[in-house]
Amino acid sequence: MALVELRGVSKSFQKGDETITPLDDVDLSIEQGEFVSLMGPSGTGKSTLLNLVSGIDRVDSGTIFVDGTEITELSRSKLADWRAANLGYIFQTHNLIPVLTAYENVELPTLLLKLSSTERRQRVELALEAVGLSDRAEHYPRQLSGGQEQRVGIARAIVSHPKVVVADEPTGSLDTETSEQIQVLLQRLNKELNITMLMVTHDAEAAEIASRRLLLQNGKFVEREKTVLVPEDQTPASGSVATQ
Ligand SMILES: Nc1ncnc2c1ncn2[C@@H]1O[C@H](COP(=O)(O)OP(=O)(O)OP(=O)(O)O)[C@@H](O)[C@H]1O
Repeated sequence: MALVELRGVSKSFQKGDETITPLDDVDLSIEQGEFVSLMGPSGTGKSTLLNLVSGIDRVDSGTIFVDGTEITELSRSKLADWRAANLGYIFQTHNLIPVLTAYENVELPTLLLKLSSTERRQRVELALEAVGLSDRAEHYPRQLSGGQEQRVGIARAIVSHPKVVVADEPTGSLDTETSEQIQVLLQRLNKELNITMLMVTHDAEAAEIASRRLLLQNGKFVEREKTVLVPEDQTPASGSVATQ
């Protein structure tokens, strides 16, 4: 079984008299160590998918397994425990707590785990080191740049050593240069720490860093080929991109 498996998952919402079904009987498998990016028009159900995989929301029908655990079977309280130990979430805006330092923000999810104070400290230090912010541990969010804040958000997502990290538009509110730095960081965490990632993005360039690219279209997942820019002197008259 893959690390993340969705089988026949459907999810609808009621909006007045209208029923919206962003996900209609979808299947998806993500292997351990994969970095999957997901694009798709607005309102197609990308965030809904992340919320279901992370157990924040419930499926209407179908099953979701993460590392062999059928999370769609878990009670609300078991799901909260499972999430704390197995799932990291990176938000578009980092959602850091302003009155806590970078260290304390990263430490927060570990307070839900049974760890000794030494283990907890080691995990927080390692997570901050992994995102290159050891020297900013005692800074408050307002003392950090946007990119540094997002790095703290990423450290917080990986500090519990989750089975899978989901990211909802992690570069969505950053300038181009900072966005590129965050893309490089996510790619490095995936390759070097073997963290399995599922990232939703509207940014075609960010989507390219993934090892597998999906498009959510009309309620179904479509695999996308890698798009590579062709140097101008090799560009055929008909276009500037090619697939491999
Ligand atoms: N809690 C909710 N109650 C009612 N409708 C909802 C709820 N959550 C999502 N929806 C609807 O479900 C559809 C899919 O929403 P979702 O946020 O998953 O789309 P998305 O692909 O992530 O969009 P975007 O790219 O704009 O973030 C939308 O029509 C949205 O309005």
